[in-house]
Amino acid sequence: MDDRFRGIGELAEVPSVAVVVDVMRAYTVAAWAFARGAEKIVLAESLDAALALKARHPDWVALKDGAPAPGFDAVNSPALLRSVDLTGRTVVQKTTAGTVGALAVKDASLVLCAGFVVAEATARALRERGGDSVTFVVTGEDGRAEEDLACAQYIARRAGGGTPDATGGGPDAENGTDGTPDAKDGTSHAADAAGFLRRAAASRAAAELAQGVRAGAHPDDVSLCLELDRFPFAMVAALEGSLMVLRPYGN
Ligand SMILES: O=C(O)[C@H](CS(=O)(=O)O)OP(=O)(O)O
Ligand SMILES: [Mg+2]
Repeated sequence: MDDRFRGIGELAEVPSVAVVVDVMRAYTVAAWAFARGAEKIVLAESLDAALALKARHPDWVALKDGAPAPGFDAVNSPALLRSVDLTGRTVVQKTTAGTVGALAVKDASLVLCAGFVVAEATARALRERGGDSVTFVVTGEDGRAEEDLACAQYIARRAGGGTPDATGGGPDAENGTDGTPDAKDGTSHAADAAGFLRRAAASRAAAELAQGVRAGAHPDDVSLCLELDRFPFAMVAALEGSLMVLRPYGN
């Protein structure tokens, strides 16, 4: 598999298959929303677009990152969402990076949205449907967010991908690997993931969330974002009319 690792601004063309990675916290939050019963998640283009959708669908749950704001029902915190009953609800999500990344590749033939909590399910979906070339969209920090890059490299490795290309997806020094997949050697998922999770735990996003400098967060957010394979499903985003809609896949 030819794996590419790109920031949102580095996407030169619409990829055929894209995995949009946002560990902290958009796609950890999305996975928790599905775990709490949400039917679907509409990925909003802007905060105003999210509010306009909420106005048309008052029973939809409007969610944003950063501090709470008028008109929004929730914030982009997995810890705060884990106690909310979302059975049958539609969530409208707008965040700084993750939702922007999915919308940037909305015309791809397959868009998976991922974090560590759905890593193996995402790798399985790639093995089933991925094709020869996969573009991993590293949504944070212009493609340099370590938590997102580590997660993308891990998923690529579990999907049996080849050596990451030179653009940001370099060899994983933590694990001393050249990116050559060894998923087939029976390595346990936890052992295989240890170095990648350590990189994410040491990331700037993890530090800022732990220090409480980011509004709309909870002390448990970082640990929840690092729960490898917490959920058995992947998440596929696709256009439904004019809306980019995320749904669980394959559980
Ligand atoms: O909600 C998040 O964690 C971030 C925004 S910030 O880093 O907290 O300001 O957005 P995301 O799009 O989930 O990376
Ligand atoms: Mg992020």
